Amino acid sequence: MLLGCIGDDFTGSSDLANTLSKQGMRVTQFSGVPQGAADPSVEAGIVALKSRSIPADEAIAQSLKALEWLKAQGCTQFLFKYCSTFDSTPEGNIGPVATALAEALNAEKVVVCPAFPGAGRTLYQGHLFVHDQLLNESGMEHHPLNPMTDADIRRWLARQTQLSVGHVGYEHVRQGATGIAAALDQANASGARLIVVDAVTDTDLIEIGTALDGLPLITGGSGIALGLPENFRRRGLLAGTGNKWTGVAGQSVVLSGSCSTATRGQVARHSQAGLPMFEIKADAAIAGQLEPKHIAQWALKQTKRPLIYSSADPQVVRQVQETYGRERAADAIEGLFGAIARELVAGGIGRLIVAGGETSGAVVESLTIEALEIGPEIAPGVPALLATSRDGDKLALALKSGNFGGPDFFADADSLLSP
Ligand SMILES: Nc1ncnc2c1ncn2[C@@H]1O[C@H](COP(=O)(O)OP(=O)(O)OP(=O)(O)O)[C@@H](O)[C@H]1O
Ligand SMILES: O=C(O)[C@@H](O)C(=O)CO
Repeated sequence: MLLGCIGDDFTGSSDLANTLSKQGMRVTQFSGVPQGAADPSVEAGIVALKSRSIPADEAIAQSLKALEWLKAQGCTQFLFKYCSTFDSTPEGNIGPVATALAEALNAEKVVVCPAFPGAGRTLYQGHLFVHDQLLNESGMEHHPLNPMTDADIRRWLARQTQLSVGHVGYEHVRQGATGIAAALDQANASGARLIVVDAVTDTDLIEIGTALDGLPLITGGSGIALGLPENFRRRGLLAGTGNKWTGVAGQSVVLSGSCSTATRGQVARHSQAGLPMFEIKADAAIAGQLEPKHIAQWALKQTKRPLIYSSADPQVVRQVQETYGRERAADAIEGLFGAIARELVAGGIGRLIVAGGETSGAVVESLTIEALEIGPEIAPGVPALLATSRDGDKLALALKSGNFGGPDFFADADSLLSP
């Protein structure tokens, strides 16, 4: 294993897996820190954690454990993947985890770059944009778990870490790899250890990737990985075989716990198409009135792709959170989705499409999936995934980040996951 990655959620990890796989690396995504050693053919290993929205000290402990395992697999470079919308609160967890990893690796110049131009996330003058809107005006200011109320990533990060935060502006990035490397040195010479780097296009990210050759720690969205495989390829370290893929037959089900704008559009499209849908009401889930077995049985009886969803408008989510507390609501709904997924898999489904990072984490953990093979891209940032149980049963999955995918994502995913 060459490149060791730590993802702070499951959909984000598969987003990164997609980028690395498209750039020709053999990639495996692991659910949590594996017990044993990885298959020696894996070139980039991604340990997917569910550490985005847990207390910072727990996120640090899990990330350091993942780092130790990745080191033991032989990795020489490490990447901490977080969301391209920099999902975090003033307490963390991006700053605390990046700080702990930097200390553990004695990393002096640590790039911080959430940019993902393919999904409309660009970083300019230290400010993060979602398409043509500043992050804090993009809808992310209403996020149920981490409302993003400041687009200045330097300022937001500085609230989360003791390390000094620097910046490499676009005037250096546009000079290419050599200019970027010199600007990183300069920022570090002025005392900065976490260095926010502007990036507007994929070409910028490839140049940044070239400049990062040999640095122990990199942090960012999946875009920051675009230029990294080439550094290994140049040294003749990649086998060049990529990943293989076959879809899975049988029934498919969609689970959506995401309340993001894109997901709500996909839920609306599913409804317009007249496909079967079952709404999980937060109140009923929190009161323990919903029986996972019954909901799964309803889905298993459907002949067309059913959707089970708790996705709701921001004002509905706000009301639920004010009544019950954010964590209580999230735990109840995520727990329910996990339990439904177990019943569905026991019922023999072949394909499972999950919307939402936290929801996907809850589902994959509940299914005790250890490793996921990476298949072709369904939409920018979302690959097809394949899990194989100890008995050889296959489940094809799509784990979709809240704001990813076009309105027809559920249909697109289902057809790509099919044989
Ligand atoms: N109706 C609801 N009321 C309150 N909370 C909800 C409701 N539906 C879902 N949730 C919770 O909101 C959170 C949504 O987070 P999740 O990460 O799954 O989606 P997302 O934020 O859209 O996706 P991503 O993190 O990939 O951007 C989950 O913890 C989920 O349980
Ligand atoms: O970077 C992104 O936007 C996604 O991979 C993600 O992490 C959203 O949860």
